[in-house]
Parts: sequence; structure tokens; C-alpha cells
Amino acid sequence: MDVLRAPESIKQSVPRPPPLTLANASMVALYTPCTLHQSILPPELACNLFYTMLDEARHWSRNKWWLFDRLVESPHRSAFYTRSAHGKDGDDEAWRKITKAWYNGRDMDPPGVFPSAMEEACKIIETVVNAEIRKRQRYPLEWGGDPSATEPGAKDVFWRANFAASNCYDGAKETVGFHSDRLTSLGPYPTIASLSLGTPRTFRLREVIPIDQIDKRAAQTYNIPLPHNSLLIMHASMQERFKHSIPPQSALDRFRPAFPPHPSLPALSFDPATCRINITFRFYRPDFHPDTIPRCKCGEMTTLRPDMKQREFRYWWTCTAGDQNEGKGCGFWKVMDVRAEGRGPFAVVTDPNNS
Ligand SMILES: O=C(O)CCC(=O)C(=O)O
Ligand SMILES: [Fe+2]
Repeated sequence: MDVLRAPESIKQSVPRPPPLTLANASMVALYTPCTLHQSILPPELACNLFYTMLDEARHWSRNKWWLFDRLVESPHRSAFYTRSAHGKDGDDEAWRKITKAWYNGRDMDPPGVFPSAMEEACKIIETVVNAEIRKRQRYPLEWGGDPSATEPGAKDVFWRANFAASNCYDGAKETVGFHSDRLTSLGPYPTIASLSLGTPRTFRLREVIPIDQIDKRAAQTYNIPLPHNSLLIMHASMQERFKHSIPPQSALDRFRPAFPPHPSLPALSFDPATCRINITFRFYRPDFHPDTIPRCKCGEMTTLRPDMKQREFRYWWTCTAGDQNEGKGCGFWKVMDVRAEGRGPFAVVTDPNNS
């Protein structure tokens, strides 16, 4: 993820409005490029998955990276999972590289595969996500589907989850700061399906105002309460336009699971009443295979970032090797050129003479 860096010199002159709470699905859809599904999984599956991930979380770690001249540690635990049937979605070596990029350039053990409850949940979520995408406007650089897919119904599959990042927030003070998700393996205009389990937390988002509008309007902050078993789908353009976070809270609602843990599970290391598990189901795009990602002068994979301030549908490949190298990167950047780099197919075909 890209953590919000030091503010740039351009000052916001328009006063910032107070935060707005988006308490239901219609408000979320009205103000943001997200959809909220309040109760997504059968209740027993949601509970089983919660316990499974709480059990897994005892092995999760806190991500670490250099921020300027300081080594910082993530204020929550996380882990990375790939779907068992890699099939056409890459081999172990590709996944090792994707995992390394996810952990800010640290070499990690190979990721785990989806536990069975997560696989079951993923199938349900994929159907809901594809139904939502079918109703929406598509953006030019969104993934256009697998041209070699021949199985029945393949044309209706806009999105599939082939990996997931999972987070555990143990108590009200564990958080994630404002960021947008890195696009290196997801490509432009990704869809990310975010499942919440356990104690409710507030998901906060704030639009990044483009430079040409900075004197006219101020960024609005939105708070979306995410209860147990809710699914927030971050649709195309969310990562390009908004930053998101899970802020600290002064108090938590205690979560009372409707079903007890399966007797085969060992005693949990975290208190289910005050923990939140988040699973973000993601689609690593085959046209952003790690071997096609430009390398910087440090010899590392670069990171794909949107140009959030200019909004000219422009993306940069930038050096982030400094995340691991005591803050010292090579400063490399270049504009992504989808044609020269052979990316695609895209959801919307644009005129090559007109872009
Ligand atoms: O916990 C959440 O809902 C957000 C997690 C997140 O932003 C991320 O994993 O990138
Ligand atoms: Fe995120």
C-alpha cells in the first residue's frame, strides 16, 4: 500500500467540511465508487471464517518499511493468501515476486493458500462482485477479460479473486493509515472486495482533490461503519480518486458471535469480542505479470501509482526500493505506456490515435 506521504506545498484554501457518515448501502453508492452489502455470507460460514482467520492470525506479522529515515511498523497484523488453483494465474515464482512486492520488498515465506472457509466465501463474493460490475460504467484501462477463456459463461466474468490480503485489528487502537492500494499487480481501475468479520469498525475515505480543483472545493471525509459479515466492494476509480483508512476508536462494540468456535480449533490467541478480521479479495491481472514490471536502477520491481493530483488517467512506475533500503531509493520513475508495454485487453477499447 502507499502510505500518505508528507503534504505537498500546495495549500488547500477552501475549508474542509465535517465528516459525513454513510450509514446504509444507498448512501455509500451515492457518494463513493463503492457498494456496501450488509450481510453477505450465510451466518454460520461468516462465523467459521472469522474463527479460522483468528486462528491463522497468530502467525501473521506486522509489515515494516522505511519512511524517510525511520523504520516504521504497521499498526496491525496482516497476511497474504493465494487461491489454491493457480492454473493460468501464474506459478510459484510469480507469486513469490508478487508477495515480495506486497511486503514492501521483503523476502517472505511463500504465501498460504485460501483455507476452505475462505474458498467457500470467495465463490459467493465473486458472484456478487461480477453482478455489481455488470451494472456499472467501465473505465478504459479496466481488465477486459481473458481472451483465451472458452468455458461457458466466461464472457460474463469481469473479475475473479486469485489472491487475498487479510488484516487483523486487535482492539480499538489497531489501525491502518490513509493510503490507496498499490496497483503494481492489480493494474489500473481495480475492483477490490473487502469482507469484514468480528467487531464493527469505521472505514474512512477521503477524496484526493485534483490540482485544478483545489481552489474550488475541499476534500470530504466519509465514514462507513462496517459490521460483521459486511462486504464493501471498492469499484474501479476508488484507488485513483480516494485514500482510505481504518482510524483508531475510543471504544468498540463488543462482538458476540452467533455460533461457537468449532471444537477442533485450539484456544484463540485473540479475543473474538474485540477483534476485527478484514479480508480483501483481489485479482492479480495476467497482463501485469511480475516479469513485465519495469525494474528501477536498484534492480527491483517498480510500483505502479496513479497520478491522483492531475487525474489525466496517467500512471507512474516508481522506485520503492527505499522501503527496504534504509529509505534510499534511486528516484526512478517513468510514465506507464500501456501500448508499448503490451498491456491489455482492456474493458473499453480506445482509439489509438486519440489518446
Ligand atoms: O481493514 C480494512 O477494511 C482495510 C484494509 C486495507 O485498506 C488494505 O488491506 O489495503
Ligand atoms: Fe487498502
